[in-house]
Amino acid sequence: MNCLLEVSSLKAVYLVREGTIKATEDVSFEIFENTVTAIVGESASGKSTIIEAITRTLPPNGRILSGKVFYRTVGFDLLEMKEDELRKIRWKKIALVPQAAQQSLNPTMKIIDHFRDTIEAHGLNWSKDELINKASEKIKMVRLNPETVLYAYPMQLSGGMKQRVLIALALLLEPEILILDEPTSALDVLTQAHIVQLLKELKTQMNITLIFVTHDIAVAAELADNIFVIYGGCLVESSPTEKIFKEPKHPYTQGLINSIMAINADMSKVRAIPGDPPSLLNPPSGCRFHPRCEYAMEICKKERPQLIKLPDNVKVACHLYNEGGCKDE
Ligand SMILES: Nc1ncnc2c1ncn2[C@@H]1O[C@H](COP(=O)(O)OP(=O)(O)OP(=O)(O)O)[C@@H](O)[C@H]1O
Repeated sequence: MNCLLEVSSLKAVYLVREGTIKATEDVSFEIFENTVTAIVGESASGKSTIIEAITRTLPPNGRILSGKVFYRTVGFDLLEMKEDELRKIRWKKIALVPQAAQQSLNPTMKIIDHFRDTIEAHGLNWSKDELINKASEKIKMVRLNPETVLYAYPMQLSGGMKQRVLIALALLLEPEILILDEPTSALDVLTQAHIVQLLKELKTQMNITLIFVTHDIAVAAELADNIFVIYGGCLVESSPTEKIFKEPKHPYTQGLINSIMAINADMSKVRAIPGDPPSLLNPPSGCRFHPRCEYAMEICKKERPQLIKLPDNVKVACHLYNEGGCKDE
């Protein structure tokens, strides 16, 4: 399998009056062609920051302090590219549906006008017919009826329909990579299931690589080939989906997986992770999870664990798996 995107040592922060929020610390991962990757973690763990840093769409107070995002198709580090070069890649090669993007649909514009705006923003000179044909094709792809949806205003569509429209818009220029930030949040359970089903269909029908952010590990289980677990701005585990559910390695991943057992299994086995997520303004020293970890050792307070390779394409950042660690398997 070809590696499409190689992210190494990505560090991003936000500058606020109180200091610096260390939102993403030394994050490294690879994305392989035609795979679906879920980035999971609790709220405020840094998931969106990773996506916004790699697409260079951080808000004005965000800063990328270090790292590389090597995109093999163009053979460049996206973080080094000039803004006008990057603009050629966005949407055409890498499309992003940001979190809460539904609010970005202009209430005074029909859906077809949003499609027109997108092509104009990319300097494309499509005829009216070409635009309607391509927009209709994409709207059909997301299982909506172009005859009604293209001429509707956003307020005439349900939340689930708007989310589909945003996915159709992102697909308009046939990107190689589609990134979705929380594509199912703020939707009711049934609509969430429909969006997950739609993304599954897109994965099989199109030659596309999907990356999505979710705080819901059950959604990740349903859709992803690979799961990246983020805790306190750090990537703590990356693993093929099946493997992570059978044998979660990092104590935090184990806690996350235990927390969804509540829905479908023996309640006596459910154990919430004690304590609260860390403040990223003043994160704990060493491993950011150590204050909540039942296996924490002295070294965990002092040294941040590096991501190490284990068999079966699993990677974990935990001192228990380093030499001298003693985690019972
Ligand atoms: N523009 C900003 N200015 C200051 N701090 C920010 C900004 N955006 C995010 N943060 C902070 O950075 C940290 C990581 O936020 P981020 O949105 O990346 O997390 P997340 O895991 O995507 O959370 P959620 O699931 O709630 O969207 C949090 O502490 C958050 O409060």
